[in-house]
Amino acid sequence: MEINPINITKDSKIYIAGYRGMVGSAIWRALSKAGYTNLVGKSSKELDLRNQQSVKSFFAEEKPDAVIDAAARVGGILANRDYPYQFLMENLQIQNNLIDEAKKAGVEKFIFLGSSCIYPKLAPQPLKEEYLLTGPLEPTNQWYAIAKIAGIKACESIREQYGWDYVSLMPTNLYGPNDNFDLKTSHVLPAMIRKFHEAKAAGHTPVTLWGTGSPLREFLHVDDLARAVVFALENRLEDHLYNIGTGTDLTIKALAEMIQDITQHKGEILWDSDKPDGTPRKLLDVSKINQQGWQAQISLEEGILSTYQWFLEHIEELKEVKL
Ligand SMILES: NC(=O)C1=CN([C@@H]2O[C@H](COP(=O)(O)OP(=O)(O)OC[C@H]3O[C@@H](n4cnc5c(N)ncnc54)[C@H](OP(=O)(O)O)[C@@H]3O)[C@@H](O)[C@H]2O)C=CC1
Ligand SMILES: C[C@H]1O[C@H](OP(=O)(O)OP(=O)(O)OC[C@H]2O[C@@H](n3cnc4c(=O)[nH]c(N)nc43)[C@H](O)[C@@H]2O)[C@@H](O)[C@@H](O)C1=O
Repeated sequence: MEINPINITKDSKIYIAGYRGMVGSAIWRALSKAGYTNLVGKSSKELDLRNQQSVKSFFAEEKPDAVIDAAARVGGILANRDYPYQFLMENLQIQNNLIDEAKKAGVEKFIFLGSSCIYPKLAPQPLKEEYLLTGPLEPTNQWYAIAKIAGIKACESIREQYGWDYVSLMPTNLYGPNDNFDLKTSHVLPAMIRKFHEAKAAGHTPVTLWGTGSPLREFLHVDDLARAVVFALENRLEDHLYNIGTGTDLTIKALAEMIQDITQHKGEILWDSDKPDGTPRKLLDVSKINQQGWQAQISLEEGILSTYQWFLEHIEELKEVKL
């Protein structure tokens, strides 16, 4: 289907759903830096995206030229495992309201954010976009993954049927400023920064990490992802689905040693094998987006160093995700 050209200019009205989150705030920063002057954001208190009527009224009032969906119920492996209802239902409600009301309001440019967990648990590595729906999902985050897959298909249906530029970006594990450092609900990288930092401050006490340390994960700095979103906003990508990552991964154990070194913690690392490892590996094949013209730029070492610096500067006001 030929995709209609959408002319996005610097004064186009761009709605960033979830603009206060780690990803949404990075996208807001990147768009502001690129000279966009008409950005719209609403907190979840101002606009609960689970409420279809509120979302309908928002679109009737704001009439954005483009929507970037960075709003979701997000969390690490334990939060996903322990709150299946919230991770499935809230994410379905949020994205379905945004996608459906944007379509009804005639918004012809929509960027949906999924995640690398949409791919089958044991798919060949690195993961290509065409491996979607070719096998069973990882049990711990199947709820979130099913919601994300539904979002991908909703955007694809509008692209196919109406020729509108609805595109889905699948980022790998993200980290950076404004991340969630709450130890119960966070992802591994911010959890390690906080655990090693606090253990060092307590006299280099042992740090207990989850699982065996043997799974492999890929990590992309959120500012690199934000550049990919701006790229997708300003270009009409050929396809509806793109992996966004660095194309390299490391073991959780190697990540721990890297963060232990950066935080200068000198104590022991203990592994709690009662906690789940999750997917053994989910390395993304990023050749499709690379061919379109986007490439990750921030190295893991440099990204962790700057994120640790941000953590130290914001340690008092760290946000906690209440589920
Ligand atoms: N973090 C990661 O490793 C990865 C994240 N992603 C995706 O990126 C996107 C953002 O993730 P991230 O920034 O990490 O998450 P955060 O938790 O940092 O931000 C999520 C945002 O969603 C908003 N939100 C949640 N529920 C509602 C609601 N009911 N109504 C309105 N707004 C709501 C929150 O708004 P408020 O702050 O106002 O409450 C918050 O700003 C998600 O789609 C996620 O799936 C994809 C891959 C990896
Ligand atoms: C982005 C991605 O993120 C999630 O999937 P995940 O990558 O498995 O999540 P994670 O970052 O929490 O764990 C990665 C690995 O790290 C190990 N690990 C060690 N010690 C800690 C620790 O202290 N905290 C956490 N959270 N993990 C730890 C942990 O046991 C696991 O082996 C889902 O949201 C999924 O839906 C998704 O989209």
